[in-house]
Amino acid sequence: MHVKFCGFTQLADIHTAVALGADAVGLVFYPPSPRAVTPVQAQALSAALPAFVSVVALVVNMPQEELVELADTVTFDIIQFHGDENPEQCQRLAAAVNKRWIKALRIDTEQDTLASVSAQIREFAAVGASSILLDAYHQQKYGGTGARFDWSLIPKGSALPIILAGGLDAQNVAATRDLPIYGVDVSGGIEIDKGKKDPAEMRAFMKAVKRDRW
Ligand SMILES: O=C(O)c1ccccc1N[C@@H]1O[C@H](COP(=O)(O)O)[C@@H](O)[C@H]1O
Repeated sequence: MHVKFCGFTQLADIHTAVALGADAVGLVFYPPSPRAVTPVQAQALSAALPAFVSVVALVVNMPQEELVELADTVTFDIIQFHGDENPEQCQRLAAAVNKRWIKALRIDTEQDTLASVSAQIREFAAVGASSILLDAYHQQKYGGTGARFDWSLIPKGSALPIILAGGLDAQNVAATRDLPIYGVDVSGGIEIDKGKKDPAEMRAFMKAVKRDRW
């Protein structure tokens, strides 16, 4: 089980995530988010990371010129497209900066079906996504909502490795044990305040994942 902690703004929290064995840390480049960082802040956080911990740049409908500028300023490993980007846009944007990428699909429990989720995953697999992230749909927000979707909509035999996000925390992550997923992603569930992580919650989350999945 792979673990990504997302929405960092502070160096001390990055150090804690590394010490706890997080596989990836996410930085949010979406100004309306309370967890957004500037490229200069992000580079200070990224530079503090050792080898084997990936930096994920979370973007929402970011224009290509801005993404190219971001990649010139900040050292990151992978892009997480968390907006309305379609498969061709993701492919073009990622190619412009020569990065691997994840697409976040926001699952609407009322509207989506196993077939519709699988079909979307196949479309992103066909244009080179490295993984798919499944988060809960919200009418007003792109992510970081703390909401869960119906996990029975996670397909088995997916065309891409699945990272589960949306409303996870140390108390409920054990319930993901039998799901067909490759990793978990958490932001709000390990926070004291937006963008300020809680070391005790990060530790409890990792402990729960390791206890149940290793
Ligand atoms: O964190 C944000 O503010 C955010 C803003 C816009 C798009 C995505 C965002 N966060 C990502 O949403 C999922 C779920 O977060 P949570 O655990 O439910 O708080 C996760 O990938 C966040 O990084």
